[in-house]
Amino acid sequence: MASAVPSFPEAARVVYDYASNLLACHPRTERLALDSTYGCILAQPVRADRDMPAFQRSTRDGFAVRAAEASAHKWLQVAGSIRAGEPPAGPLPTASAWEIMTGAAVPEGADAVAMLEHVEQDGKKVRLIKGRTLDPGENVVPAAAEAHAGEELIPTGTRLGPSQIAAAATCGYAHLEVFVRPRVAILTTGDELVPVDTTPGSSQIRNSNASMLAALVAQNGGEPWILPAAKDNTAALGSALRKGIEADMLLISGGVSAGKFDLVEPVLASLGAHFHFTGVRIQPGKPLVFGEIPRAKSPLAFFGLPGNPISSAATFLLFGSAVLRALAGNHLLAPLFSAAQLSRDAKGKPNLTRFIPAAFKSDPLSCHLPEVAPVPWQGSGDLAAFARANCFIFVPEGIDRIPAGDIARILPI
Ligand SMILES: Nc1nc2c(c(=O)[nH]1)N[C@H]1C(S)=C(S)[C@@H](COP(=O)(O)OP(=O)(O)OC[C@H]3O[C@@H](n4cnc5c(N)ncnc54)[C@H](O)[C@@H]3O)O[C@H]1N2
Ligand code: MOO
Repeated sequence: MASAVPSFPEAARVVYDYASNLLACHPRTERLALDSTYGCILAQPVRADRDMPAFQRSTRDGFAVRAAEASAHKWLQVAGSIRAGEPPAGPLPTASAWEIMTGAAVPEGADAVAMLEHVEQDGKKVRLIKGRTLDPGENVVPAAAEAHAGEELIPTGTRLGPSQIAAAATCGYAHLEVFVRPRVAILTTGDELVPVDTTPGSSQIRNSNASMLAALVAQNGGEPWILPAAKDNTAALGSALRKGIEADMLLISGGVSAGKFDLVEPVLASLGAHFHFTGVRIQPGKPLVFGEIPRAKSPLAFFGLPGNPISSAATFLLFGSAVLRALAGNHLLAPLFSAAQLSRDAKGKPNLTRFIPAAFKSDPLSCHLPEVAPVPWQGSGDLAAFARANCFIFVPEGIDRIPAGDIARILPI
């Protein structure tokens, strides 16, 4: 690795290329009941089991007609009635209409559906009201217009959200083959750390990174494996790291900056680690370390995340999450940035790309972009500020300030 500290885009390229290569090594799969697959990554394509729709479907309650006849505003005889779920009716006689419900099969011979609200009725006759005309195809979805039988609807490697689960359900997939979640070891380091359920001494702190990173791992499709926190000495770190080597990925928090107890890098090096980079020109998160440890099976990717909680979260979201998603079989590797309008200035820093903790909110009654403002903070250890944040504002290197009113890119947390 060259000694120059890479910029954000340079480091991101290294990580995303690494992650893309990992996608080729297929993780293990398991078969799950459809209703247990939310958030899982598909390990098989989902295909339409029949034409979608399988029949010409009405999208409105009303009357199936011939558009040309209806548009002439003649009275049409109601020839029958069809509800959703009933077998296709028809054919539609000339100068006739067929009462139809939303989701029912349009009778053969009809080419449009007049909405109930757009017709006048006189006993068994209906007529399109004045000023209304109908085009062929209106309010009708032709058979197979959505997909043909056998067509791939969802590719392997897609994260299953509500819309994908609905599509799988409609195609009859009661079970799905999904990738087994990768196990991510989380090793926090620091003599000052005590467990969450204990009272810290006057200069101690509770270990918040373990819980935070576990949540981030779960959010990104991994199974967190929290190791006991390690003390800042070579022996303790070495034995903790040797435990973590069994995992599919390793996150270490703390001990990566310049202090004399920042021993993570030398201990990793003693295990034969190869470092892709040992710092990135970002703030927070500059001391981030990324590398791999050789193993008999496949190398173990690791991130040495800076101990400050906001730095740990930012670097995991920006870099670690891409490697985790690749290990999980998820084809969407890079984090999904969004956009929002700044309600306050966002300040840059010389020679660094900044990710400023911020809160974005949107007014459901407005059609404007969400508004975003940095949260006031005392630096990357300020968990009180972080609790008020739900995103990071992205200020690229070389930009001194993004003024209030401008659109900024944000990374939701
Ligand atoms: N002389 C320099 N000092 C520092 C530099 C530098 O370049 N030169 N970089 C600073 C930056 S930026 C960061 S970020 C931190 C990163 O430090 P480490 O990764 O070595 O982390 P620690 O020193 O162990 O801890 C930093 C900070 O975070 C707290 N911490 C650590 N682990 C946890 C945890 N599990 N839960 C909650 N909080 C944790 C720790 O108590 C420290 O306050 O270094 C700067 N210094
Ligand atoms: O840049 Mo460090 O990651 O702020 O505290």
